[in-house]
Amino acid sequence: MLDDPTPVPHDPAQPAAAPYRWHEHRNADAWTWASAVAIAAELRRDLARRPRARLLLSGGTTPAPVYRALARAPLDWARVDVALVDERWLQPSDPDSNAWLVRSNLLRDNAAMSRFESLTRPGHGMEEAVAFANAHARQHASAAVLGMGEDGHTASLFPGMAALDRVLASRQPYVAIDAGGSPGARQWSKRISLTPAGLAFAQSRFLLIQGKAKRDVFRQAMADGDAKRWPVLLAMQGEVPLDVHWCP
Ligand SMILES: O=C(O)[C@H](O)[C@@H](O)[C@H](O)[C@H](O)COP(=O)(O)O
Repeated sequence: MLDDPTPVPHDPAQPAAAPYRWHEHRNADAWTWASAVAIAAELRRDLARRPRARLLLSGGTTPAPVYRALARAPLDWARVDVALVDERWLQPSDPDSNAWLVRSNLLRDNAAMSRFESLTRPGHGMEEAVAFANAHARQHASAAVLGMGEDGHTASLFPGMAALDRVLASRQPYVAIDAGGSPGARQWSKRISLTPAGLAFAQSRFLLIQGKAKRDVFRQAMADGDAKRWPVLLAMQGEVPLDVHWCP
């Protein structure tokens, strides 16, 4: 089950001293288990030296199998806080919310013992929700798990989004997002997202992507280098290299 991932970095497009490590897996099963093992290793490392570990998770359609595999990892989950990288402006009871995805796929098996912080809750308006998130966010996070859209967005940071400059310059870990007009946000234009400042609290970062189209987008982003056009590049700012797990 949770054996060694031994990921093989072999992306010919990767420059020396790259701000990311490319882990290529032969199929979705290998990708799932290797990603889960790598994330569990970060949690285990923190649990050995800190009273609690903290895990930040994304939504989307891609990461569910990884969350289900991770939920089976033999960790002291009672000492793990699970929070979200971003959330659509939906209540946790909505099946389209990222909270729902995390509850259904991670908060089960061994990980049922963890403590979950949702970004939205009944009776809280957007400002209150963001303030609440920021009150909890200024602390070390063991790992942040990110996804990427084919438009190059990550978290809820969309290319061409109205207030992108303000969001990128924010010193707050979380901000309210209005992504109206960004097709990648689909019908959920109101969101809450981690900012680059918030991501800086994460000691490790994982980007979980599948398929040739996303690999090409990632390469295009790296070649272009404009983080406003390709917000996924924001995951590579600072000292921490981004671990990219990819499979066809
Ligand atoms: O709530 C969200 O929409 C996300 O957290 C978002 O950043 C997601 O990770 C990407 O959109 C990739 O989504 P897919 O895995 O569905 O391609």
